[in-house]
Amino acid sequence: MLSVRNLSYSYQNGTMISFPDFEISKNDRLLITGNSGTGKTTLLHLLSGLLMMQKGEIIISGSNLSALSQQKLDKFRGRNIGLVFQQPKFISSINVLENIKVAQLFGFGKVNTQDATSLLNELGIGDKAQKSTNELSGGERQRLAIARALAAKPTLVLADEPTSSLDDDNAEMVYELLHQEAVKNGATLIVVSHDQRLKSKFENMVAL
Ligand SMILES: Nc1ncnc2c1ncn2[C@@H]1O[C@H](COP(=O)(O)OP(=O)(O)OP(=O)(O)O)[C@@H](O)[C@H]1O
Repeated sequence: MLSVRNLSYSYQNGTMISFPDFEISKNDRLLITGNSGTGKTTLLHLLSGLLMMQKGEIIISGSNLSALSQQKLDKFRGRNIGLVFQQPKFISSINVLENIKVAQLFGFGKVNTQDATSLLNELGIGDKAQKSTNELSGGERQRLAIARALAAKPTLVLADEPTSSLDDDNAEMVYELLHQEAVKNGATLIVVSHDQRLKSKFENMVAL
């Protein structure tokens, strides 16, 4: 479903990072670990097309990312990839439910209120649907980030440090939700994290 070969990336200041080769099959889960500064976030941005790759090969569901223009990459990401960030940013001028609808619109060009509501319910924040995103706790924001990442039914979910800022109980719950929802939606899951608590949860690991 995803394979990475001979990948490296150079920032303009000359910092160059080389990544190990790896692959992941459909519906599998992979943890990418590494100390601070080893390139975890850079790799995630390359996999999601937020950074244009310069060298090597990234193939996702048969598409070679290096062959796509920035515009095509944006479209590809919207259709295929759900992103969960450590400190997710939402549109605070619209409510929780509308944030999910915006993600649906970006992903597949239309809104489905029933699906959006079900997703919030599954993630245990259905009662927050009409609230402003500013009124959510840290754990609730992470759950909304997962709901938003899944809103357009992506084939690949990429999560950047989704649990690092959470206490043990919330970290466990957020991870379980991420896993459960990925399985339920038939999505492949890649988590990038230095959070030691996650290591025992994954069979497949890549160390940077
Ligand atoms: N915009 C940038 N310009 C130049 N160098 C950068 C830039 N972003 C990151 N780097 C460098 O690239 C390397 C990898 O950074 P990256 O953020 O990918 O690491 P990380 O493993 O995610 O770190 P952390 O766990 O601390 O978030 C580091 O040496 C960093 O200083």
